[in-house]
Amino acid sequence: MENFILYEELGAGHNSVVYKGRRKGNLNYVAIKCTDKTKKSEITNHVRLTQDLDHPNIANFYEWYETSNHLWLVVELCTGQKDYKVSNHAVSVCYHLLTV
Ligand SMILES: Nc1ncnc2c1ncn2[C@@H]1O[C@H](COP(=O)(O)OP(=O)(O)OP(=O)(O)O)[C@@H](O)[C@H]1O
Repeated sequence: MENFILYEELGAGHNSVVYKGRRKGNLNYVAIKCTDKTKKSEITNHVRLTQDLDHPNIANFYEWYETSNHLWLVVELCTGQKDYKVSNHAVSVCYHLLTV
């Protein structure tokens, strides 16, 4: 994660905090989701679902990192609350369909 600069917090979920961020040397902003490592299986499922998806309503997955206590997921920054909600809902629906 030393290659990234973290800016303000964008929001927090049940097990995570999401920051606006940027890779050093790159002008594009991303969203960086920091989750406790105990949630590794949920995060792994999220990555499996989204890493090959290319859909206008789903935030693109870029990469992920592991530090001693946390997992860091780098994804497309959604510019409005509405965009994020649509994206997150779409992933939840996919997850539900694949796990029933
Ligand atoms: N890609 C993104 N772009 C912009 N804002 C985001 C992005 N991802 C998350 N956020 C912001 O961070 C907040 C928390 O996101 P998170 O995905 O952790 O929420 P959650 O799905 O409700 O929580 P959890 O997955 O822990 O149950 C969101 O409500 C949103 O405001």
